[in-house]
Amino acid sequence: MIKLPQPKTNSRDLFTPMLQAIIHRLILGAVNLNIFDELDEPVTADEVARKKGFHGGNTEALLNCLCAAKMVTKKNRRFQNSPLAAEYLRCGKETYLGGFLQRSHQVMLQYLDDMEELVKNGPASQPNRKNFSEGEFWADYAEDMAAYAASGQARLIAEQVAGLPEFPKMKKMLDLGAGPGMMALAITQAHPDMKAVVLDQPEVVEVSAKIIEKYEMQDRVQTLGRDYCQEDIGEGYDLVLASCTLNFFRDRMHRILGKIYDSINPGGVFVSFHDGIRAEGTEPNELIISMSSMLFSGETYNFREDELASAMLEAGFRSVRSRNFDTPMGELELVVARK
Ligand SMILES: C[S@@+](CC[C@H](N)C(=O)[O-])C[C@H]1O[C@@H](n2cnc3c(N)ncnc32)[C@H](O)[C@@H]1O
Repeated sequence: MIKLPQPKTNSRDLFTPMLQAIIHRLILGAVNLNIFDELDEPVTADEVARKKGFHGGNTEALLNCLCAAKMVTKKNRRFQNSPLAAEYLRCGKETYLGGFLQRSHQVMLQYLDDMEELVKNGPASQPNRKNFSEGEFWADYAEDMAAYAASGQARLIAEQVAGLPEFPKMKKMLDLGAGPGMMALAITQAHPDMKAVVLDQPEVVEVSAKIIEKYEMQDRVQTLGRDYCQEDIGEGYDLVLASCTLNFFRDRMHRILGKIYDSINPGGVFVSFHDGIRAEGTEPNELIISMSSMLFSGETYNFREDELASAMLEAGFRSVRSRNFDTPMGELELVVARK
């Protein structure tokens, strides 16, 4: 008799990721079909299919799968959004993440179909690089970034900033590469009278201005349409915040940090939140996995551990502290530099 093998590890760990990939695809399909917009109240699959002009049997199949994935509930043949779907997948909600998921899918999975070729042969000699300085690209993205920030990120960042000992005495802040400006909004809302400048490219701040108006914060938050690599960024700030933006300009950090340093009042603070790769390129897990497609393409826009902190010290900041910080999409590095 030859004994059957006795595995020491659990093969379930190979199948769970496959199921997660399928769940992601089901959610994305339902977002693309605007299914969650039909499920505010309990409805049958037939009612959804009739209203949308879809195939009845397959609409029910999708809804059953979404129920198994805990995105919807089912009772007496009627389906309804789960609390998670009602909060984040219902179009029109401030926290609607459908658009953000669609874009993230596009960016994060874009080169994975060619992965084997890319590993064998390396990136294309002339990669089809996105120019991350393109104002139009970011302006188009701004509403989706605002929804992601509104779904938790802005509050998390504001809590970190409000915890700084200097916070109560701050009067004026700059949100550099602010996108929709949600971080500046959350931070000024956490302070009784701080004023904020939301700086981004001219096309982007057109969107930010509308968002600032929506939250009725025009008296304390103003926009500045500038290219921070080329143009003046203002002065007299007690706080400069850069969230997920400086990583696109690793090749010219010295100049940009010099400009930021000059714009800050003595005793002021510069805070950066960004992706920071560590552990020899293997951590943080979520970042490395979500960026894998970009890594194969040869496009990397991530700081290495302590890269920015060292550059800040070189730029003249007197003390620099960095730590890791958890967000819904994984860990970010938070660096606080004092002038
Ligand atoms: C990933 S988004 C981050 C937005 C926002 N800070 C956040 O955390 O949600 C990067 C932002 O940097 C802005 N940006 C990139 N290059 C810029 C430049 N040279 N001048 C001004 N803004 C720039 C982009 O327009 C975009 O809005």
